[in-house]
Amino acid sequence: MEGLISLKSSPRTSLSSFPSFNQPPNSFARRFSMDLPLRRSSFPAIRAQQPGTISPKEEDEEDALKVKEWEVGMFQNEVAASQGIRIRRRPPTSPPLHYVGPFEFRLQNDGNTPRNILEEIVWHKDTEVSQMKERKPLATLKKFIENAPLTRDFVGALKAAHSRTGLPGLIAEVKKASPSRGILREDFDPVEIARAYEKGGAACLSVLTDEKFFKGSFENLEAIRNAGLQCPLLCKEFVIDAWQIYYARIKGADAILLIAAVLPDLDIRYMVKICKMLGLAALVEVHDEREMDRVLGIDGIELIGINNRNLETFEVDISNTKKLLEGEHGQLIHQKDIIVVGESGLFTPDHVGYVQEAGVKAVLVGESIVKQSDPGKGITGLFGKDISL
Ligand SMILES: O=C(O)c1ccccc1NCC(=O)[C@H](O)[C@H](O)COP(=O)(O)O
Repeated sequence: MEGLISLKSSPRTSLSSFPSFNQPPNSFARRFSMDLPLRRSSFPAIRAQQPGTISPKEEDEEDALKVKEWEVGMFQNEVAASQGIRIRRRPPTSPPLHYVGPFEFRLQNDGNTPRNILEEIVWHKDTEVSQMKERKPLATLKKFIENAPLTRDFVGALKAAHSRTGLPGLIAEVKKASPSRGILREDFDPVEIARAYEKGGAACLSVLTDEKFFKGSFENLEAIRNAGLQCPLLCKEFVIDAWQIYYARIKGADAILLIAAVLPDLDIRYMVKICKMLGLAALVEVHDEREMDRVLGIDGIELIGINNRNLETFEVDISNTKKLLEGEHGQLIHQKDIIVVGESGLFTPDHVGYVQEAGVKAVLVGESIVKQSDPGKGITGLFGKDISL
């Protein structure tokens, strides 16, 4: 439990740190939870051979905490990997100086640089969120939430739009830039774009809040929320910590994105519950069959997004939506009355028709509409008809 204490002050103070301890022990967990004290005391020779590295008591304890923290981080990544999650969380530090764990393990986790863009985003988020949490601790956010206005029914708005038009309900994305496409729109006025989307028939809006990679912001979300629009708002973030859900709620979100490629099952379970508690809808995003399996095994999910974009490689293939809705997955989704959102790479009425045929009742679209001089007219172009009527 010593590790948990040290985690409280680390960038990793997220829900995800805690559930990991509740996972059934695997070989790694057993190895590390049982033999750490043994390992540290069983190599006195190594420690004694390095003059100047033998610390006084406090230094030794601090060192032990660092070792433990690093191991917990690695354990967390191992739990995630056992669920097929390739995205690693940022190691709190590189292996501590006196680390005497298995050489091959150290070697395997040596990489202190992210392996792909999604990992890079997640590692950056770790740092960003830990700084934001210091400025606004959870207890402060909870006080604000007591007085926050009620949320609006995100899922209800999508269902209503679908029944009204017979077409997938549109979540229109307020997106200035992306890692794959760069700047999408130079003259970017988030509130004007949001207004044009609502006028053009969008059921809901998605607002990117990540600054570094998407040039979005929570100020944009707040400004759109305060502009008097009706559309419920999705906070499009890379959530790695429950703190972000509370923050999004305060900034005006009605729904939030949870990405299965980043979050282990237990985190998704907890986070979905937190969303319910706060009156938010959770859009749980998957990209492959394994993620779909995992998410369908979690109770209480009302909304699943199938991303046609591989967030590690940027490859976009809209047949991914069809593939993931075939067979048992499709049946289970139907039984559970889950609304599926087709996400990314949708540019034409044919694309929308294709994913609708595959079974989606909603679509999430950014690039193709945000780039139009009138994004509202962009919606008409996307659907091949005016859906505002
Ligand atoms: O869009 C990206 O380049 C991207 C890169 C890394 C992680 C996420 C990314 N995009 C998030 C999305 O999935 C899209 O913003 C959303 O589905 C809309 O896609 P599109 O209509 O293709 O703009």
